[in-house]
Amino acid sequence: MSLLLTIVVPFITSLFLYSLFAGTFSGQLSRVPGPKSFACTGLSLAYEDYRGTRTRKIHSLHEKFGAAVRVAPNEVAFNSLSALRTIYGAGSGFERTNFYRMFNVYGRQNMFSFHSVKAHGERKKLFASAYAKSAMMKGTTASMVENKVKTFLQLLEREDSTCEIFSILHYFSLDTITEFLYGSFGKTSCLEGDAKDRALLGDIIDINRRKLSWFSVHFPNFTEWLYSRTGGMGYIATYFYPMNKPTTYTGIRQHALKACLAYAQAPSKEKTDQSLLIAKMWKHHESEGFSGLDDIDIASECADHLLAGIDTTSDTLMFLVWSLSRPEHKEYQEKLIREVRSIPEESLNSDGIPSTETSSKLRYLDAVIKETLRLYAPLPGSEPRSLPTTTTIDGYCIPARTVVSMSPFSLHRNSDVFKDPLDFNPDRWLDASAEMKKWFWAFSSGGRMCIGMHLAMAEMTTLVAAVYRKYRTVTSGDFEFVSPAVTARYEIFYDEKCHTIREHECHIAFVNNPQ
Ligand code: HEM
Repeated sequence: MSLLLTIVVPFITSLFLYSLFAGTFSGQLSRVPGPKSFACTGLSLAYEDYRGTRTRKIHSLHEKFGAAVRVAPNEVAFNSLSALRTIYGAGSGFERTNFYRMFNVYGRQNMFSFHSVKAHGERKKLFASAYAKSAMMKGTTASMVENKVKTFLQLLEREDSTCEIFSILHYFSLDTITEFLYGSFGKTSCLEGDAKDRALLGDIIDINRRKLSWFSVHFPNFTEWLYSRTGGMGYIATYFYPMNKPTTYTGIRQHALKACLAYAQAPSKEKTDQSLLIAKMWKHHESEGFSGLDDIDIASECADHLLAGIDTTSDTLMFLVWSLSRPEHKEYQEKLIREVRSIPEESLNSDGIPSTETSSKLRYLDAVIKETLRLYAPLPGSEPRSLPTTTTIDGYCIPARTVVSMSPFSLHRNSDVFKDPLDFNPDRWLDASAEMKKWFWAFSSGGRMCIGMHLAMAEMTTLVAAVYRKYRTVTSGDFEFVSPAVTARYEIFYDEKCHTIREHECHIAFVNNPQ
Protein backbone atom coordinates (compact mmCIF):
# COMPACT_ATOMS: atom_id res chain seq x y z
CA MET A 1 0.00 0.00 0.00
CA SER A 2 2.78 2.39 0.94
CA LEU A 3 4.58 1.46 -2.33
CA LEU A 4 1.39 2.46 -4.17
CA LEU A 5 1.21 5.80 -2.38
CA THR A 6 4.87 6.71 -2.65
CA ILE A 7 5.71 5.56 -6.18
CA VAL A 8 2.78 4.56 -8.38
CA VAL A 9 0.34 7.41 -7.63
CA PRO A 10 2.92 10.22 -8.08
CA PHE A 11 4.22 8.48 -11.23
CA ILE A 12 0.77 8.30 -12.81
CA THR A 13 -0.04 11.85 -11.71
CA SER A 14 3.21 13.17 -13.25
CA LEU A 15 2.52 11.27 -16.47
CA PHE A 16 -0.96 12.76 -16.60
CA LEU A 17 0.29 16.29 -15.93
CA TYR A 18 3.09 15.85 -18.46
CA SER A 19 0.65 14.73 -21.17
CA LEU A 20 -1.59 17.68 -20.28
CA PHE A 21 1.11 20.37 -20.25
CA ALA A 22 3.80 18.97 -22.56
CA GLY A 23 2.46 20.93 -25.50
CA THR A 24 2.25 24.09 -23.37
CA PHE A 25 5.91 24.30 -22.45
CA SER A 26 7.56 22.46 -25.33
CA GLY A 27 6.63 22.03 -28.98
CA GLN A 28 6.55 24.65 -31.70
CA LEU A 29 3.58 26.61 -30.44
CA SER A 30 5.18 27.09 -27.01
CA ARG A 31 7.16 30.02 -28.50
CA VAL A 32 3.95 31.94 -29.21
CA PRO A 33 3.20 34.36 -26.34
CA GLY A 34 -0.03 34.22 -24.37
CA PRO A 35 -1.42 33.29 -20.97
CA LYS A 36 -0.53 29.76 -19.83
CA SER A 37 -4.13 29.25 -18.68
CA PHE A 38 -5.15 29.44 -22.37
CA ALA A 39 -2.16 27.56 -23.80
CA CYS A 40 -2.66 24.48 -21.63
CA THR A 41 -6.39 23.93 -22.10
CA GLY A 42 -9.10 24.82 -24.59
CA LEU A 43 -11.48 25.29 -21.65
CA SER A 44 -10.40 28.89 -21.02
CA LEU A 45 -11.37 30.00 -24.51
CA ALA A 46 -14.49 27.82 -24.47
CA TYR A 47 -15.52 29.60 -21.26
CA GLU A 48 -15.04 33.01 -22.93
CA ASP A 49 -17.15 31.71 -25.83
CA TYR A 50 -19.85 30.70 -23.35
CA ARG A 51 -19.86 34.15 -21.76
CA GLY A 52 -20.04 35.71 -25.23
CA THR A 53 -16.79 37.56 -24.60
CA ARG A 54 -14.34 35.64 -26.84
CA THR A 55 -13.57 38.44 -29.28
CA ARG A 56 -13.14 41.12 -26.62
CA LYS A 57 -10.96 38.74 -24.55
CA ILE A 58 -8.69 37.93 -27.52
CA HIS A 59 -8.47 41.66 -28.26
CA SER A 60 -7.31 42.36 -24.72
CA LEU A 61 -4.73 39.56 -25.07
CA HIS A 62 -3.39 41.21 -28.24
CA GLU A 63 -3.07 44.46 -26.33
CA LYS A 64 -1.08 42.67 -23.64
CA PHE A 65 0.95 40.08 -25.59
CA GLY A 66 1.21 41.54 -29.11
CA ALA A 67 0.14 40.56 -32.61
CA ALA A 68 0.43 36.78 -32.11
CA VAL A 69 -1.26 35.13 -29.13
CA ARG A 70 -1.73 31.46 -28.34
CA VAL A 71 -5.38 31.30 -27.27
CA ALA A 72 -5.74 27.52 -26.94
CA PRO A 73 -3.40 24.47 -27.11
CA ASN A 74 -3.98 24.24 -30.87
CA GLU A 75 -5.08 27.79 -31.71
CA VAL A 76 -3.22 31.04 -32.39
CA ALA A 77 -4.82 34.46 -32.97
CA PHE A 78 -2.98 37.03 -35.10
CA ASN A 79 -3.38 40.76 -35.59
CA SER A 80 -0.98 42.00 -38.28
CA LEU A 81 -1.11 42.78 -42.00
CA SER A 82 1.55 40.19 -42.77
CA ALA A 83 -0.52 37.45 -41.09
CA LEU A 84 -3.60 38.70 -42.91
CA ARG A 85 -1.86 38.19 -46.26
CA THR A 86 -0.45 34.78 -45.31
CA ILE A 87 -3.70 33.33 -43.99
CA TYR A 88 -6.42 35.06 -46.00
CA GLY A 89 -4.57 36.21 -49.12
CA ALA A 90 -5.76 34.87 -52.49
CA GLY A 91 -4.37 31.37 -53.08
CA SER A 92 -3.11 30.98 -49.48
CA GLY A 93 -4.38 27.38 -49.31
CA PHE A 94 -5.84 27.88 -45.81
CA GLU A 95 -9.14 26.05 -45.30
CA ARG A 96 -12.16 26.77 -43.14
CA THR A 97 -12.22 24.65 -39.96
CA ASN A 98 -14.86 22.43 -38.34
CA PHE A 99 -16.27 25.54 -36.70
CA TYR A 100 -18.18 26.14 -39.95
CA ARG A 101 -20.01 22.82 -39.67
CA MET A 102 -22.77 24.69 -37.86
CA PHE A 103 -23.60 26.40 -41.17
CA ASN A 104 -24.51 23.17 -42.96
CA VAL A 105 -28.15 23.33 -43.95
CA TYR A 106 -30.48 20.31 -44.37
CA GLY A 107 -27.44 18.14 -43.52
CA ARG A 108 -25.56 19.36 -46.62
CA GLN A 109 -22.36 21.34 -46.89
CA ASN A 110 -22.49 24.55 -48.89
CA MET A 111 -20.05 27.20 -50.09
CA PHE A 112 -19.78 28.69 -46.61
CA SER A 113 -19.10 25.40 -44.81
CA PHE A 114 -16.86 23.60 -47.35
CA HIS A 115 -13.41 22.97 -45.88
CA SER A 116 -11.45 22.39 -49.03
CA VAL A 117 -10.32 25.18 -51.31
CA LYS A 118 -11.22 23.09 -54.39
CA ALA A 119 -14.84 22.26 -53.42
CA HIS A 120 -15.37 25.85 -52.38
CA GLY A 121 -13.92 27.30 -55.59
CA GLU A 122 -16.02 25.06 -57.83
CA ARG A 123 -19.22 26.08 -56.06
CA LYS A 124 -18.38 29.79 -56.00
CA LYS A 125 -17.81 29.78 -59.78
CA LEU A 126 -21.46 28.88 -60.34
CA PHE A 127 -22.87 32.13 -59.14
CA ALA A 128 -20.04 34.65 -58.67
CA SER A 129 -21.40 36.66 -61.65
CA ALA A 130 -24.80 37.07 -59.95
CA TYR A 131 -23.07 38.95 -57.11
CA ALA A 132 -20.72 41.06 -59.24
CA LYS A 133 -20.83 44.83 -58.70
CA SER A 134 -21.95 45.37 -62.29
CA ALA A 135 -24.99 43.15 -61.65
CA MET A 136 -26.02 45.30 -58.66
CA MET A 137 -25.76 48.73 -60.24
CA LYS A 138 -28.22 48.41 -63.12
CA GLY A 139 -31.02 46.17 -64.33
CA THR A 140 -33.26 43.79 -62.38
CA THR A 141 -31.36 43.72 -59.08
CA ALA A 142 -30.90 47.50 -58.89
CA SER A 143 -34.62 48.07 -59.58
CA MET A 144 -35.55 45.45 -57.01
CA VAL A 145 -33.37 47.11 -54.34
CA GLU A 146 -34.78 50.58 -55.16
CA ASN A 147 -38.28 49.14 -54.95
CA LYS A 148 -37.60 47.68 -51.49
CA VAL A 149 -36.31 51.07 -50.37
CA LYS A 150 -39.52 52.67 -51.63
CA THR A 151 -41.55 50.13 -49.62
CA PHE A 152 -39.39 50.86 -46.57
CA LEU A 153 -40.18 54.59 -46.86
CA GLN A 154 -43.89 53.75 -47.17
CA LEU A 155 -43.63 51.76 -43.95
CA LEU A 156 -42.00 54.75 -42.21
CA GLU A 157 -44.88 56.92 -43.39
CA ARG A 158 -47.42 54.49 -41.94
CA GLU A 159 -45.67 54.22 -38.55
CA ASP A 160 -45.68 56.87 -35.81
CA SER A 161 -42.62 59.02 -36.11
CA THR A 162 -40.81 56.72 -33.64
CA CYS A 163 -39.83 53.28 -34.91
CA GLU A 164 -38.13 50.22 -33.49
CA ILE A 165 -35.49 49.94 -36.19
CA PHE A 166 -33.93 46.59 -35.28
CA SER A 167 -37.15 44.93 -36.54
CA ILE A 168 -37.99 47.09 -39.52
CA LEU A 169 -34.46 46.90 -40.90
CA HIS A 170 -34.65 43.12 -40.59
CA TYR A 171 -37.87 43.27 -42.64
CA PHE A 172 -35.98 45.24 -45.28
CA SER A 173 -33.02 42.86 -45.49
CA LEU A 174 -35.22 39.74 -45.43
CA ASP A 175 -37.54 41.02 -48.19
CA THR A 176 -34.56 42.01 -50.33
CA ILE A 177 -32.55 38.82 -50.04
CA THR A 178 -35.57 36.53 -50.55
CA GLU A 179 -36.50 38.33 -53.76
CA PHE A 180 -32.88 38.28 -54.95
CA LEU A 181 -32.64 34.52 -54.37
CA TYR A 182 -36.09 33.20 -55.24
CA GLY A 183 -38.06 35.95 -56.99
CA SER A 184 -41.79 35.28 -56.88
CA PHE A 185 -41.12 31.69 -55.73
CA GLY A 186 -40.13 32.78 -52.23
CA LYS A 187 -40.04 36.53 -51.76
CA THR A 188 -41.36 37.74 -48.42
CA SER A 189 -43.49 40.83 -47.75
CA CYS A 190 -42.55 41.89 -44.24
CA LEU A 191 -42.36 45.59 -45.14
CA GLU A 192 -45.93 45.48 -46.42
CA GLY A 193 -47.00 44.02 -43.08
CA ASP A 194 -47.40 40.30 -43.83
CA ALA A 195 -47.64 38.81 -40.32
CA LYS A 196 -46.67 35.29 -41.42
CA ASP A 197 -43.49 36.53 -43.09
CA ARG A 198 -42.63 38.77 -40.15
CA ALA A 199 -43.00 35.78 -37.84
CA LEU A 200 -40.11 34.11 -39.72
CA LEU A 201 -37.82 36.42 -37.81
CA GLY A 202 -39.17 35.37 -34.40
CA ASP A 203 -36.49 32.78 -33.68
CA ILE A 204 -33.69 35.19 -34.65
CA ILE A 205 -34.64 37.63 -31.90
CA ASP A 206 -34.47 34.99 -29.14
CA ILE A 207 -31.27 35.68 -27.19
CA ASN A 208 -30.86 31.98 -26.35
CA ARG A 209 -29.65 31.50 -29.92
CA ARG A 210 -26.18 32.32 -28.63
CA LYS A 211 -26.25 29.36 -26.24
CA LEU A 212 -27.37 27.10 -29.07
CA SER A 213 -24.50 28.30 -31.29
CA TRP A 214 -22.07 27.60 -28.46
CA PHE A 215 -23.34 24.04 -28.05
CA SER A 216 -23.33 23.51 -31.84
CA VAL A 217 -19.67 24.52 -32.03
CA HIS A 218 -18.35 22.82 -28.90
CA PHE A 219 -20.59 19.72 -28.80
CA PRO A 220 -21.90 19.33 -32.37
CA ASN A 221 -22.80 15.64 -32.16
CA PHE A 222 -24.42 15.91 -28.75
CA THR A 223 -26.46 18.94 -29.86
CA GLU A 224 -27.65 17.13 -32.98
CA TRP A 225 -28.51 14.06 -30.91
CA LEU A 226 -30.35 16.11 -28.26
CA TYR A 227 -32.62 17.86 -30.73
CA SER A 228 -33.39 14.69 -32.68
CA ARG A 229 -34.85 12.80 -29.67
CA THR A 230 -38.52 11.96 -29.95
CA GLY A 231 -41.28 10.52 -27.71
CA GLY A 232 -40.48 10.22 -24.00
CA MET A 233 -36.78 10.91 -24.57
CA GLY A 234 -37.74 13.94 -26.61
CA TYR A 235 -39.74 15.25 -23.67
CA ILE A 236 -36.81 14.73 -21.26
CA ALA A 237 -34.43 16.31 -23.82
CA THR A 238 -36.40 19.57 -23.75
CA TYR A 239 -35.10 20.19 -20.21
CA PHE A 240 -31.55 20.25 -21.60
CA TYR A 241 -32.19 22.34 -24.73
CA PRO A 242 -29.91 25.41 -24.90
CA MET A 243 -32.71 27.10 -26.87
CA ASN A 244 -36.33 25.99 -27.06
CA LYS A 245 -37.73 24.91 -30.41
CA PRO A 246 -38.16 26.48 -32.91
CA THR A 247 -34.39 26.97 -32.88
CA THR A 248 -32.60 29.82 -34.69
CA TYR A 249 -33.53 30.14 -38.35
CA THR A 250 -36.01 27.23 -38.25
CA GLY A 251 -38.69 29.39 -39.89
CA ILE A 252 -36.26 30.78 -42.44
CA ARG A 253 -34.94 27.33 -43.32
CA GLN A 254 -38.44 25.96 -43.82
CA HIS A 255 -39.32 28.94 -45.95
CA ALA A 256 -36.15 28.44 -48.04
CA LEU A 257 -36.97 24.78 -48.62
CA LYS A 258 -40.54 25.59 -49.69
CA ALA A 259 -39.25 28.23 -52.11
CA CYS A 260 -36.83 25.78 -53.71
CA LEU A 261 -39.52 23.12 -54.08
CA ALA A 262 -41.87 25.67 -55.64
CA TYR A 263 -39.14 26.57 -58.14
CA ALA A 264 -38.34 22.92 -58.89
CA GLN A 265 -41.98 22.08 -59.57
CA ALA A 266 -42.80 25.16 -61.66
CA PRO A 267 -43.12 24.71 -65.46
CA SER A 268 -40.16 26.05 -67.50
CA LYS A 269 -42.20 28.93 -68.92
CA GLU A 270 -42.43 30.38 -65.40
CA LYS A 271 -38.66 30.19 -64.83
CA THR A 272 -37.80 33.11 -67.05
CA ASP A 273 -35.94 35.45 -64.69
CA GLN A 274 -32.33 34.39 -65.11
CA SER A 275 -31.03 37.00 -62.63
CA LEU A 276 -32.32 34.94 -59.67
CA LEU A 277 -29.67 33.03 -57.79
CA ILE A 278 -31.79 29.90 -57.80
CA ALA A 279 -32.04 30.14 -61.61
CA LYS A 280 -28.24 30.02 -61.93
CA MET A 281 -28.04 26.90 -59.80
CA TRP A 282 -30.97 25.25 -61.51
CA LYS A 283 -29.32 25.74 -64.88
CA HIS A 284 -26.27 23.89 -63.59
CA HIS A 285 -28.49 21.16 -62.15
CA GLU A 286 -30.18 20.64 -65.53
CA SER A 287 -27.02 20.75 -67.61
CA GLU A 288 -24.95 18.44 -65.39
CA GLY A 289 -27.67 15.92 -64.49
CA PHE A 290 -26.68 13.47 -61.74
CA SER A 291 -23.10 14.74 -61.52
CA GLY A 292 -24.28 18.26 -60.69
CA LEU A 293 -26.11 19.68 -57.71
CA ASP A 294 -29.27 17.94 -56.54
CA ASP A 295 -32.39 19.67 -55.17
CA ILE A 296 -31.16 19.57 -51.58
CA ASP A 297 -27.74 21.00 -52.51
CA ILE A 298 -29.49 23.91 -54.21
CA ALA A 299 -31.84 24.40 -51.28
CA SER A 300 -28.91 24.30 -48.82
CA GLU A 301 -26.85 26.78 -50.84
CA CYS A 302 -29.73 29.25 -51.24
CA ALA A 303 -30.73 28.94 -47.58
CA ASP A 304 -27.18 29.72 -46.52
CA HIS A 305 -27.09 32.88 -48.62
CA LEU A 306 -30.45 33.80 -47.18
CA LEU A 307 -29.15 33.44 -43.63
CA ALA A 308 -25.94 35.33 -44.49
CA GLY A 309 -27.87 38.21 -45.97
CA ILE A 310 -30.26 39.05 -43.13
CA ASP A 311 -28.57 40.11 -39.85
CA THR A 312 -25.38 41.35 -41.51
CA THR A 313 -27.02 44.11 -43.53
CA SER A 314 -29.73 45.02 -41.05
CA ASP A 315 -27.47 45.12 -37.98
CA THR A 316 -25.05 47.41 -39.86
CA LEU A 317 -27.88 49.71 -40.91
CA MET A 318 -29.21 49.81 -37.36
CA PHE A 319 -25.84 50.90 -35.92
CA LEU A 320 -25.46 53.42 -38.73
CA VAL A 321 -28.81 55.09 -38.05
CA TRP A 322 -28.34 54.92 -34.27
CA SER A 323 -24.85 56.47 -34.48
CA LEU A 324 -25.99 59.31 -36.72
CA SER A 325 -28.97 59.96 -34.46
CA ARG A 326 -26.93 60.52 -31.30
CA PRO A 327 -26.73 64.21 -30.35
CA GLU A 328 -22.92 64.23 -30.32
CA HIS A 329 -22.87 63.04 -33.96
CA LYS A 330 -25.28 65.65 -35.30
CA GLU A 331 -22.63 67.25 -37.53
CA TYR A 332 -22.07 63.93 -39.35
CA GLN A 333 -25.78 63.58 -40.02
CA GLU A 334 -25.92 67.14 -41.35
CA LYS A 335 -23.04 66.47 -43.74
CA LEU A 336 -24.75 63.34 -44.99
CA ILE A 337 -28.06 65.15 -45.44
CA ARG A 338 -26.33 67.87 -47.45
CA GLU A 339 -24.75 65.27 -49.71
CA VAL A 340 -27.86 63.17 -50.37
CA ARG A 341 -29.92 66.30 -51.01
CA SER A 342 -27.51 67.34 -53.70
CA ILE A 343 -28.39 64.26 -55.78
CA PRO A 344 -29.74 65.69 -59.06
CA GLU A 345 -33.32 64.96 -60.19
CA GLU A 346 -32.11 62.90 -63.12
CA SER A 347 -30.43 60.47 -60.75
CA LEU A 348 -33.73 59.66 -59.01
CA ASN A 349 -35.90 56.85 -60.35
CA SER A 350 -39.56 57.38 -61.29
CA ASP A 351 -40.56 56.91 -57.61
CA GLY A 352 -38.14 59.63 -56.47
CA ILE A 353 -35.68 57.09 -54.98
CA PRO A 354 -31.97 57.80 -55.61
CA SER A 355 -30.71 55.21 -58.07
CA THR A 356 -28.50 52.48 -56.65
CA GLU A 357 -25.73 53.48 -59.03
CA THR A 358 -25.76 57.13 -57.91
CA SER A 359 -26.04 56.22 -54.22
CA SER A 360 -23.03 53.93 -54.50
CA LYS A 361 -20.87 56.87 -55.65
CA LEU A 362 -21.61 59.26 -52.77
CA ARG A 363 -18.37 59.97 -51.00
CA TYR A 364 -19.64 60.97 -47.56
CA LEU A 365 -22.21 58.17 -47.49
CA ASP A 366 -19.43 55.72 -48.27
CA ALA A 367 -17.41 57.15 -45.36
CA VAL A 368 -20.39 56.76 -43.00
CA ILE A 369 -20.89 53.13 -44.02
CA LYS A 370 -17.16 52.32 -43.73
CA GLU A 371 -17.00 53.88 -40.27
CA THR A 372 -20.07 51.91 -39.16
CA LEU A 373 -18.54 48.68 -40.48
CA ARG A 374 -15.24 49.51 -38.79
CA LEU A 375 -16.73 50.06 -35.35
CA TYR A 376 -19.72 47.71 -35.57
CA ALA A 377 -18.73 45.02 -38.10
CA PRO A 378 -21.69 42.61 -38.05
CA LEU A 379 -19.30 39.61 -38.09
CA PRO A 380 -16.57 40.99 -35.84
CA GLY A 381 -15.20 37.72 -34.42
CA SER A 382 -12.53 35.17 -35.33
CA GLU A 383 -12.59 33.65 -38.80
CA PRO A 384 -10.79 30.36 -38.07
CA ARG A 385 -8.65 28.68 -40.73
CA SER A 386 -6.12 25.84 -40.87
CA LEU A 387 -3.55 24.52 -43.34
CA PRO A 388 -2.87 20.81 -44.01
CA THR A 389 0.89 21.47 -43.90
CA THR A 390 3.32 23.17 -41.50
CA THR A 391 3.94 26.84 -42.26
CA THR A 392 5.45 30.02 -40.83
CA ILE A 393 3.36 33.05 -39.85
CA ASP A 394 4.98 36.21 -38.52
CA GLY A 395 8.13 34.23 -37.73
CA TYR A 396 6.34 31.51 -35.74
CA CYS A 397 6.39 27.92 -36.96
CA ILE A 398 2.75 26.83 -37.14
CA PRO A 399 2.32 23.04 -37.29
CA ALA A 400 -0.12 21.52 -39.80
CA ARG A 401 -3.79 21.77 -38.74
CA THR A 402 -3.20 24.40 -36.07
CA VAL A 403 -6.22 26.69 -35.99
CA VAL A 404 -5.23 30.25 -36.82
CA SER A 405 -7.56 33.21 -36.88
CA MET A 406 -7.93 36.97 -37.10
CA SER A 407 -10.86 39.24 -36.37
CA PRO A 408 -12.21 42.50 -37.81
CA PHE A 409 -12.80 43.59 -34.20
CA SER A 410 -9.08 43.70 -33.35
CA LEU A 411 -7.89 44.88 -36.77
CA HIS A 412 -10.35 47.79 -36.65
CA ARG A 413 -9.25 48.93 -33.19
CA ASN A 414 -5.56 49.39 -33.91
CA SER A 415 -4.90 52.86 -32.48
CA ASP A 416 -1.73 53.27 -34.58
CA VAL A 417 -3.92 53.12 -37.68
CA PHE A 418 -7.27 54.47 -36.46
CA LYS A 419 -6.86 57.44 -34.12
CA ASP A 420 -9.25 57.23 -31.13
CA PRO A 421 -10.51 53.88 -32.42
CA LEU A 422 -13.61 53.77 -30.20
CA ASP A 423 -14.93 57.08 -31.55
CA PHE A 424 -17.47 57.06 -34.38
CA ASN A 425 -15.98 59.50 -36.86
CA PRO A 426 -16.87 59.06 -40.58
CA ASP A 427 -14.62 62.02 -41.46
CA ARG A 428 -11.57 59.83 -40.89
CA TRP A 429 -12.40 58.05 -44.18
CA LEU A 430 -12.46 61.20 -46.32
CA ASP A 431 -8.72 61.14 -46.77
CA ALA A 432 -8.12 57.57 -45.76
CA SER A 433 -4.49 56.46 -45.76
CA ALA A 434 -3.45 53.33 -47.65
CA GLU A 435 -2.79 51.80 -44.23
CA MET A 436 -6.39 52.36 -43.06
CA LYS A 437 -7.73 50.70 -46.19
CA LYS A 438 -5.49 47.69 -45.63
CA TRP A 439 -6.63 47.25 -42.02
CA PHE A 440 -10.33 47.49 -42.94
CA TRP A 441 -11.55 43.91 -43.06
CA ALA A 442 -15.33 43.88 -42.50
CA PHE A 443 -15.96 41.66 -45.55
CA SER A 444 -12.90 39.41 -45.08
CA SER A 445 -10.51 38.89 -48.03
CA GLY A 446 -9.15 36.38 -50.55
CA GLY A 447 -11.07 33.44 -51.96
CA ARG A 448 -13.42 33.24 -48.97
CA MET A 449 -14.30 36.91 -48.95
CA CYS A 450 -17.97 37.84 -48.60
CA ILE A 451 -19.71 37.16 -51.90
CA GLY A 452 -22.67 39.36 -50.92
CA MET A 453 -20.61 42.53 -50.41
CA HIS A 454 -21.89 44.42 -53.45
CA LEU A 455 -25.48 43.42 -52.76
CA ALA A 456 -25.11 44.59 -49.14
CA MET A 457 -23.53 47.87 -50.26
CA ALA A 458 -26.29 48.43 -52.83
CA GLU A 459 -28.95 47.88 -50.14
CA MET A 460 -27.24 50.10 -47.59
CA THR A 461 -26.30 53.02 -49.86
CA THR A 462 -29.72 53.22 -51.52
CA LEU A 463 -31.66 52.98 -48.26
CA VAL A 464 -29.54 55.51 -46.37
CA ALA A 465 -29.55 58.00 -49.27
CA ALA A 466 -33.35 57.78 -49.59
CA VAL A 467 -34.04 58.00 -45.82
CA TYR A 468 -31.82 61.03 -45.19
CA ARG A 469 -33.17 62.90 -48.22
CA LYS A 470 -36.50 62.86 -46.44
CA TYR A 471 -35.86 62.64 -42.69
CA ARG A 472 -33.66 63.77 -39.83
CA THR A 473 -33.27 61.09 -37.20
CA VAL A 474 -32.88 61.39 -33.43
CA THR A 475 -32.61 58.78 -30.70
CA SER A 476 -35.80 58.06 -28.85
CA GLY A 477 -36.31 57.17 -25.18
CA ASP A 478 -33.04 56.33 -23.47
CA PHE A 479 -31.22 55.33 -26.67
CA GLU A 480 -29.17 58.50 -26.39
CA PHE A 481 -27.17 56.66 -23.68
CA VAL A 482 -28.16 53.03 -24.22
CA SER A 483 -26.41 51.04 -26.93
CA PRO A 484 -28.41 48.58 -29.01
CA ALA A 485 -26.80 45.15 -28.95
CA VAL A 486 -26.76 42.42 -31.59
CA THR A 487 -25.86 38.76 -31.78
CA ALA A 488 -23.04 37.45 -33.96
CA ARG A 489 -22.63 33.67 -33.69
CA TYR A 490 -22.33 33.08 -29.92
CA GLU A 491 -21.38 36.61 -28.98
CA ILE A 492 -23.08 39.87 -28.21
CA PHE A 493 -21.82 43.19 -29.61
CA TYR A 494 -22.60 46.81 -28.78
CA ASP A 495 -20.93 50.19 -28.46
CA GLU A 496 -18.17 49.69 -25.89
CA LYS A 497 -18.37 53.29 -24.67
CA CYS A 498 -21.98 52.89 -23.49
CA HIS A 499 -22.52 51.48 -20.01
CA THR A 500 -26.01 50.16 -20.68
CA ILE A 501 -27.12 47.97 -23.56
CA ARG A 502 -30.43 46.66 -24.85
CA GLU A 503 -30.50 43.54 -27.02
CA HIS A 504 -32.22 43.42 -30.37
CA GLU A 505 -33.99 46.73 -29.89
CA CYS A 506 -33.36 50.33 -30.94
CA HIS A 507 -35.85 53.23 -30.94
CA ILE A 508 -35.35 56.10 -33.35
CA ALA A 509 -37.58 59.08 -34.24
CA PHE A 510 -37.81 59.96 -37.94
CA VAL A 511 -38.58 63.66 -38.26
CA ASN A 512 -39.88 64.87 -41.60
CA ASN A 513 -37.36 67.28 -43.08
CA PRO A 514 -38.85 69.06 -46.10
CA GLN A 515 -36.27 70.37 -48.58
C1 HEM B 1 -22.80 44.39 -44.20
C2 HEM B 1 -23.03 43.25 -44.76
C3 HEM B 1 -22.13 42.05 -44.74
C4 HEM B 1 -20.93 41.84 -44.11
C5 HEM B 1 -20.15 42.80 -43.25
C6 HEM B 1 -20.50 40.49 -44.45
C7 HEM B 1 -19.32 39.90 -44.00
C8 HEM B 1 -18.89 38.64 -44.34
C9 HEM B 1 -17.70 38.02 -43.85
C10 HEM B 1 -16.74 38.64 -42.84
C11 HEM B 1 -17.60 36.79 -44.42
C12 HEM B 1 -16.52 35.75 -44.13
C13 HEM B 1 -16.90 35.02 -42.86
C14 HEM B 1 -15.95 33.93 -42.45
O1 HEM B 1 -15.12 33.48 -43.23
O2 HEM B 1 -16.08 33.51 -41.28
C15 HEM B 1 -18.74 36.63 -45.29
C16 HEM B 1 -18.96 35.53 -46.08
C17 HEM B 1 -20.12 35.38 -46.84
N1 HEM B 1 -21.14 36.28 -46.99
FE1 HEM B 1 -21.23 38.14 -46.22
N2 HEM B 1 -21.44 39.92 -45.25
C18 HEM B 1 -22.45 40.84 -45.47
C19 HEM B 1 -23.57 40.67 -46.24
C20 HEM B 1 -23.84 39.57 -46.99
C21 HEM B 1 -24.99 39.44 -47.85
C22 HEM B 1 -26.08 40.48 -48.11
C23 HEM B 1 -24.93 38.20 -48.38
C24 HEM B 1 -25.95 37.68 -49.35
C25 HEM B 1 -25.95 36.59 -49.97
C26 HEM B 1 -23.71 37.55 -47.88
C27 HEM B 1 -23.28 36.27 -48.20
C28 HEM B 1 -22.10 35.72 -47.80
C29 HEM B 1 -21.67 34.38 -48.20
C30 HEM B 1 -22.45 33.42 -49.09
C31 HEM B 1 -20.42 34.18 -47.61
C32 HEM B 1 -19.51 32.98 -47.78
C33 HEM B 1 -18.51 33.30 -48.88
C34 HEM B 1 -17.53 32.19 -49.17
O3 HEM B 1 -17.44 31.24 -48.40
O4 HEM B 1 -16.86 32.29 -50.20
N3 HEM B 1 -23.09 38.43 -47.04
N4 HEM B 1 -19.52 37.78 -45.22
